[in-house]
Amino acid sequence: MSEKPADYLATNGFESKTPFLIGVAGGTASGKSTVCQRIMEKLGQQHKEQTERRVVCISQDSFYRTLSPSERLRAERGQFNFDHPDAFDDKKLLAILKDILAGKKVEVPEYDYITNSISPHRSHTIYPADVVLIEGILVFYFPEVRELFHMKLFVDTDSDTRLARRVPRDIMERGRDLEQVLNQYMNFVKPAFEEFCLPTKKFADVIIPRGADNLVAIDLIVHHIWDIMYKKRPAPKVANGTCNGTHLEVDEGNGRRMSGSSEDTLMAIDLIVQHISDYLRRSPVEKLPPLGISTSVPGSPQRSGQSGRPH
Ligand SMILES: Nc1ncnc2c1ncn2[C@@H]1O[C@H](COP(=O)(O)OP(=O)(O)O)[C@@H](O)[C@H]1O
Ligand SMILES: O=c1ccn([C@@H]2O[C@H](COP(=O)(O)O)[C@@H](O)[C@H]2O)c(=O)[nH]1
Repeated sequence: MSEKPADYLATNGFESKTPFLIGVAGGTASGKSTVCQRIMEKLGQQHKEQTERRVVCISQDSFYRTLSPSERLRAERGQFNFDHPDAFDDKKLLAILKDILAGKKVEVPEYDYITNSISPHRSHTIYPADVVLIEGILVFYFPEVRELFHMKLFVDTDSDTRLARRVPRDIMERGRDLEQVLNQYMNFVKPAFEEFCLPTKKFADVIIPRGADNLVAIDLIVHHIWDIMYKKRPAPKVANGTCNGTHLEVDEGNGRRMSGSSEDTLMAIDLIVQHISDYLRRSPVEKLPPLGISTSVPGSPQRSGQSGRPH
């Protein structure tokens, strides 16, 4: 494994030398990590060495703050609110994101859900990359953090589905028992979702119903990232409102719905236009069926093999 060359940022495709930062919010077990995994897979990044990755993913859970001894006791009894903004060290998250945007290599701690704390000896080195995904329940809650994102996605999965996923996950992967999971859900997770997470949906540029099942949405996003990585498009500006005010709700079943408008860059419209023009640019032989829908295009041959673009 070799370190990236010192001039990496000068050659990684950005005139601005700034990684494209994507925030991925949504309720617990909505599929945020799974959506990020799918994006990484489709871009062929999942099995690359950390030093070679052009797209990386970070979890907001790595930025839970250190608990006091009494809070730690409450956490062990399932009586600590990990879904409240106060549970996070947002200043640390902000500082790390600023370092990432400045092209620095950063260390991101690993969170241990069994001990309810940051692992003292385990962290991940995040090397400069073209695209950085940050996923977490409250990534859009803190204004200074929110303003750093070039693109904001909200994974919108209904609460029954989320609870049905959270229960087995917390029991099998996070060392909880059923009673503890349900108590924590009713006392903290559900009310905090409604008070702090759900209201941040309005900040999203793209809302993804049903998470990773929504192949159209994932493909739209992957194509956008692909263009950023390979067409050397400079990252759009943030913190000036260019990405705000436009919402796209991508729904495979019912077509695409949009609401809101912006005088500036229309992130959602840009995604769709880009996808359509990509589609139209291909020769008839290369033309693929519409994203995520595996039917043939009338009058053109069946899809055969890879076109070199992500599918
Ligand atoms: N589309 C899906 N269909 C079935 N199970 C899913 C789907 N998306 C996620 N899961 C499962 O639900 C659980 C929570 O998903 P995850 O992506 O970790 O959610 P989050 O990151 O939002 O907490 C995991 O066990 C995951 O395997
Ligand atoms: O020590 C902890 C830390 C967090 N949680 C719960 O995790 C979720 C956030 O993670 P997701 O992967 O987005 O579900 C949050 O709802 C916390 O309740 C925990 O139980 N214990």
